Amino acid sequence: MRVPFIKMHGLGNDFIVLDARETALPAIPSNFANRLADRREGIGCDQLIVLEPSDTCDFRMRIFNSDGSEVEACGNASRAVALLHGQPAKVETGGGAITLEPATGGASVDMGSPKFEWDAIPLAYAMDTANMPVGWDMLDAPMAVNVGNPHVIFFTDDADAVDLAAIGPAIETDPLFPERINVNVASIAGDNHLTLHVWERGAGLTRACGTGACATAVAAIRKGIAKSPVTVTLPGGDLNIAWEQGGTIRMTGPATEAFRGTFEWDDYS
Ligand SMILES: N[C@@H](CCC[C@H](N)C(=O)O)C(=O)O
Repeated sequence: MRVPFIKMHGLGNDFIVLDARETALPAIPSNFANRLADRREGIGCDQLIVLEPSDTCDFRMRIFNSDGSEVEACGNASRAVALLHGQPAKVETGGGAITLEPATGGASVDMGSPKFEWDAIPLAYAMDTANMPVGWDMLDAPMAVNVGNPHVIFFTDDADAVDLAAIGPAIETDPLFPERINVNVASIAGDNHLTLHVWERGAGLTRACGTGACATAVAAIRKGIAKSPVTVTLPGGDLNIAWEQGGTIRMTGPATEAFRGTFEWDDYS
């Protein structure tokens, strides 16, 4: 069976999108996402996105990391899907309902409310998620925020100087994080402006992470080192994140369709 796909990206965080809203696909087999995501033997991507019908929202967005794991949220893919859909929509995700609003060259997305309770991150045991008494090498005293998916955030003097490829895997898989974790390293770039690098759970270093930008901006506002709206500069470019205490997070930024094609389902299942 030949299956159409759309290759998209948000600030260089790239996706294969399968649109099964009108024509159903077979169940997604295990290993399917990591085989498709392989940059030498597959199409290549950071995340596989599958759109399906929803009973509660306009449609459902499923997210698979390049290691094959199915996860709850993806900020950059939300903007890409908004561009693809072309009109406002409420979308069911594993992390809760989000609201898409396409804009010229990208989208604005209401990502829902952040969670700060230790067991909502989740962490393995109780602690203050605004000042965690833990550390790995030169990184310590992080914050943790769940924005649909779990994030730990380290503020450092120079985020560009941290070898996240070396330290990210150990933090991602530390037993403190029973569902693993996305690892964010940020520094202050100016007034309400952060520099951010992200080691993504299940995908490694990416050029941008939308939920990472949301979690880091929220953490910075909570810590009192930035005020909303916050500009977050990632290796792939800038996102604008707005959040007030008690409210939902609004993420605004670009999204791009790269190309379309088809692949043979059986070659990857
Ligand atoms: N790239 C995404 C996040 C994708 C999921 C993440 N790796 C996880 O496992 O939670 C984004 O733009 O938010």
